[in-house]
Amino acid sequence: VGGDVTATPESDDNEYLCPVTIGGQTLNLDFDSGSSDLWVFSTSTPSSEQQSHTIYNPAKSSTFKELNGFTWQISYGDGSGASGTVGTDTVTVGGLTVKNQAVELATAVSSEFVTDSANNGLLGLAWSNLNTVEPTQQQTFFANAGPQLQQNVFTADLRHDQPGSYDFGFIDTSKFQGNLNYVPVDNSQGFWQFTVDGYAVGDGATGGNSFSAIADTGTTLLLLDDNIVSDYYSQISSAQNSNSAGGFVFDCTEDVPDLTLQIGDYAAVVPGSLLNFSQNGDGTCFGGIQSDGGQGFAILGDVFLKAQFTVFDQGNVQLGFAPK
Ligand SMILES: Cc1ccc(-c2noc([C@H]3C[C@@H](O)CN3)n2)cc1F
Repeated sequence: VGGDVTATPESDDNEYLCPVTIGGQTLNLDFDSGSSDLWVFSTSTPSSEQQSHTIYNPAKSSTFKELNGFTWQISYGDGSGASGTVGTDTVTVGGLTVKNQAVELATAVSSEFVTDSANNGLLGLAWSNLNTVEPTQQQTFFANAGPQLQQNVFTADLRHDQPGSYDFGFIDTSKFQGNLNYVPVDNSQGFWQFTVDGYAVGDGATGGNSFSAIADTGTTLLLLDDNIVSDYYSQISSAQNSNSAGGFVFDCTEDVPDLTLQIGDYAAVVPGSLLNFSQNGDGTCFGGIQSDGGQGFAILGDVFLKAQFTVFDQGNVQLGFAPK
């Protein structure tokens, strides 16, 4: 048994939304391999915050069950967050069904979610030890689905300005080139965390120290240590760190170099075309590489994942990468 679901990019590839059916009601959710709560806009969300969102109404689901007294509260890397109550329902993603899945109903959401009208909640795909439900932590959709999957994996094939896909339970070899390159994962912090052994800018030599990184489908950009960020942008003559733009920008006419991340024997190339992320409207462009804010590990978000077919292997606690 498996599932294949389309991942549709919002404008500027800011996030990728996938249809999820909960108790017979379909909402578009943001699949996030950097968190472990499945939460939705619902009839419990204040009407002033519901705005033009699609909401889940548990009263209309014959399979919804309240988990009385259970609560959740989550905050995301950008400072946004949400909180609420909990129940269970039947959840289907791309034909793969999990019964009695914890579904978290938002009773409060931060302004970033209120204004992001296409996003009706998140489906967490990190490890269940990151789930925020109290008093009893809940399992993710992927953890619950694991036993019924032919292969205990999900894969991400995210694309620039076009629909991609997530597959659950199988590896579609038509979606990548060559062989998969696997790296061990340290899931002790709940992330898909692994070691990057070095980096190269453009066609320069591979160097630098090894560093920890997480594969995070819910982060838009490629967030790296400040030293690597400075080294990269030293190769773009007009690059500057702009407070008003919120990060490194450069003239849109510039030739933007590739970045290669050495992961074991695998050289993961992120093409310059993906590293010229968006236009600021004044002739400058915003870089796809930005600072990780000094948090001690790199966040390989969608800018990286658009360049690699990625296997999130729950059974063997490893990640697999291949070029597309
Ligand atoms: C409005 C909004 C804000 C944040 C996020 C968001 N989703 O995943 C993540 C990253 C950061 C880390 O927290 C886990 N993965 N951030 C999504 C939103 F739609």
